[in-house]
Amino acid sequence: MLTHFWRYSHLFLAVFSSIFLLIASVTGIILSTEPVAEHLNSPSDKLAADTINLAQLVPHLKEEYIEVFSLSVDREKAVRIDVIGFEENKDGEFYIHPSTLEKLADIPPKNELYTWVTTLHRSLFLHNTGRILMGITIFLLFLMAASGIALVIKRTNGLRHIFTWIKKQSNAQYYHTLLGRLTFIPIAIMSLSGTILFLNTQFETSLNPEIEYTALQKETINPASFPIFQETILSEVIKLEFPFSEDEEDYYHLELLEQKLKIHQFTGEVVSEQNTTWIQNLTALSMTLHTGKGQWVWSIVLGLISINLLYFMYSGTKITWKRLSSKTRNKVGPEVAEFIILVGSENGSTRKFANILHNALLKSGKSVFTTDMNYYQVFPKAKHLIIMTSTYGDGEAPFKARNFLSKVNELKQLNTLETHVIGFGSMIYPKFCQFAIDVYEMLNQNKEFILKALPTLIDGRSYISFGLSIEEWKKRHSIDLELPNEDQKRPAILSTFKVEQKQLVDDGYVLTFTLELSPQGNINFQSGDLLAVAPPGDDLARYYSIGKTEGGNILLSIKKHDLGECSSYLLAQEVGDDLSAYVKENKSFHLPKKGDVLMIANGTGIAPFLGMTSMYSKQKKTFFLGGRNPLSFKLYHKIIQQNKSTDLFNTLHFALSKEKDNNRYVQDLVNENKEEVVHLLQNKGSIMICGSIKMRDGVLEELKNILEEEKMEPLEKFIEKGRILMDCY
Ligand SMILES: Cc1cc2nc3c(=O)[nH]c(=O)nc-3n(C[C@H](O)[C@H](O)[C@H](O)COP(=O)(O)O)c2cc1C
Repeated sequence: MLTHFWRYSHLFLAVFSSIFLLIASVTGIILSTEPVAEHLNSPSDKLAADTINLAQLVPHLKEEYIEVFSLSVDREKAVRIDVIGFEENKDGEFYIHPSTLEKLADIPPKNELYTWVTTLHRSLFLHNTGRILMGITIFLLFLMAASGIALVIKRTNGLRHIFTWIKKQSNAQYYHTLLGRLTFIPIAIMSLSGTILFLNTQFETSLNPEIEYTALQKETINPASFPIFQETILSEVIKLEFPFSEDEEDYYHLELLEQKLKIHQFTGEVVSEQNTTWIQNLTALSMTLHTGKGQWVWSIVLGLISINLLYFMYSGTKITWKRLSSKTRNKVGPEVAEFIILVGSENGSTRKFANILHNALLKSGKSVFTTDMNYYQVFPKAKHLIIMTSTYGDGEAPFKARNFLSKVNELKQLNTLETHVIGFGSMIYPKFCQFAIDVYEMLNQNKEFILKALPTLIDGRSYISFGLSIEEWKKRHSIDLELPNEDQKRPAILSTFKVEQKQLVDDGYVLTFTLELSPQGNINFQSGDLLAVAPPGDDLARYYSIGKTEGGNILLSIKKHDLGECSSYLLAQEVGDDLSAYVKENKSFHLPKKGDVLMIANGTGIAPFLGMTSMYSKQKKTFFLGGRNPLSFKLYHKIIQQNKSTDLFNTLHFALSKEKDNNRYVQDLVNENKEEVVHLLQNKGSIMICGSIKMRDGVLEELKNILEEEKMEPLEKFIEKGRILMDCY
């Protein structure tokens, strides 16, 4: 509920203030350059401001000029005077060196652009109405920052974890959160100081009373001996106005940072004093914090924050669009639908998968109803229930699925439901797809639900895994259904590949075969990319990891599945045949350019590695290969031997799982070569894993134990940093 509150407050505030915030940000960027320009234009020789006092300067000035009207020290600590001089070029207002009184520079005229932009920034040229609008906007910016940070705290499970790493789901989501955390404090300072400045324009601030002192001294003394002048160093002064005439009633008016004083021009006595109020001090501080005037480094920070605000507007719009565009349009209600899809999604990606299934079921004429898991209810006509849910926090339910388990206990369905659970999560979290597992376990104990298969757990939103899970589900229940190609929005352009070589081997357990395909045309790819193939008449593409041969061909290694339409289709290809398919870049499984690499594969997972062996020849590559028996490697024998003799496989280890005397799995190789693995990970090396999910889980378990034993960074960190790369199926 709380997450909901913060999310919608954040969104509402953003929408409400968007136009004004856009103007404020763009003008803010321009205005942030003003203090920098002032700093650059200000005379550089102004160091004496901190060491010289008024007693040293005032008599000196009086001697040097015919008439002195005022002396002021600007935010850059440069000293200006307004005088009538003996020479023409020493007349009027200009900068001086405080110790030599030498003229340093003329005062540049005020830049019209800055004046114009300042008015737009402050009041939109609408006087007080504009000031109120911009004032509200800046306060809303503070509320947005606060609600945004509350959302992050909620999602990271508390303030203590606020800086924990967040997984990159999409660029917009990732950078919105990352920059939000980094810039919260400067945004809060900028927005609160802006709000204070606005309030100051709306309410008259009363001044502290002026305290008058009775003059005691009658004797005339030289300004050089005035105690107040001796005590006041230049950098504390804002302005000193000189007496206009020799009339005793004409005083020096001295404006300091926190005081205004009137000083008797002959005796040097302070005749009245007015202290600034705390409101005035706060306003002055807010002025510096909001404008960066006199603090050019801070003004650069303010400029960057304003640029950042533009990015927040862009990324926030993108996130909201993604969330809204993934809403499902139901054609029938829950009371009549035969298929029910229940979704547990926080950021919309799981819902997208649910929509794909929803639309595919609709297309094949089924009555389907999709809703959030929290809206679980009695579905009187339902026969099939599919639950698709992500996991959040530390293995918990996404917000819109939190009430599901309790509702299942409260409600009783009229029919038993054939149920399948699909979990979406990320392997970098210790509790991978935990909520989907919890749902599965609970429903499995409830007689209202029939669960014929274990839940499918999908890592990194893999469409391939989703497609395979739905394939199996539809076969189990004989449902007629076609999922669209993954790239529905951007239809893939199919390329032609000629079959150059084909080899097959049956190791007594499975039939495996390799195909070498030559691209007919200019196609860019590298080992680790994927070749998408769909059998004729089938929209669902299956992906195969590519090995790139030295001759630039594609090497595929495929296991023949008993009911696999695509593997049967590929097996039917003969040398000389043309095959239509397309290459999909798979950056997350490209060979790292730096550091040594340990490649771990079982079965057909060897294909991409065979292509990688000849890349970056200075890199040490170690290879752990798992198969059932020696026949499992027969297909690759030639390539392995070739590479072995040229030293490309620096080290090659085999594990045979069906050997009578010495049966081992690849994960056993990891354990046996523990020292090498540790050395690799400690020395910027990477591990690449390709093959079955079961093998991957075994290897990861082994690696996790080793890292714990060695007190190294946790496994998740290595995966997060891209030092452990996986392509498993
Ligand atoms: C803060 C946070 C916590 C997460 N915790 C887990 C977790 O414990 N287990 C898991 O498998 N995935 C976890 N994930 C990954 C999400 O479940 C995964 O990215 C999923 O695809 C998001 O789906 P959605 O966009 O539908 O919400 C977490 C993601 C985030 C941002």
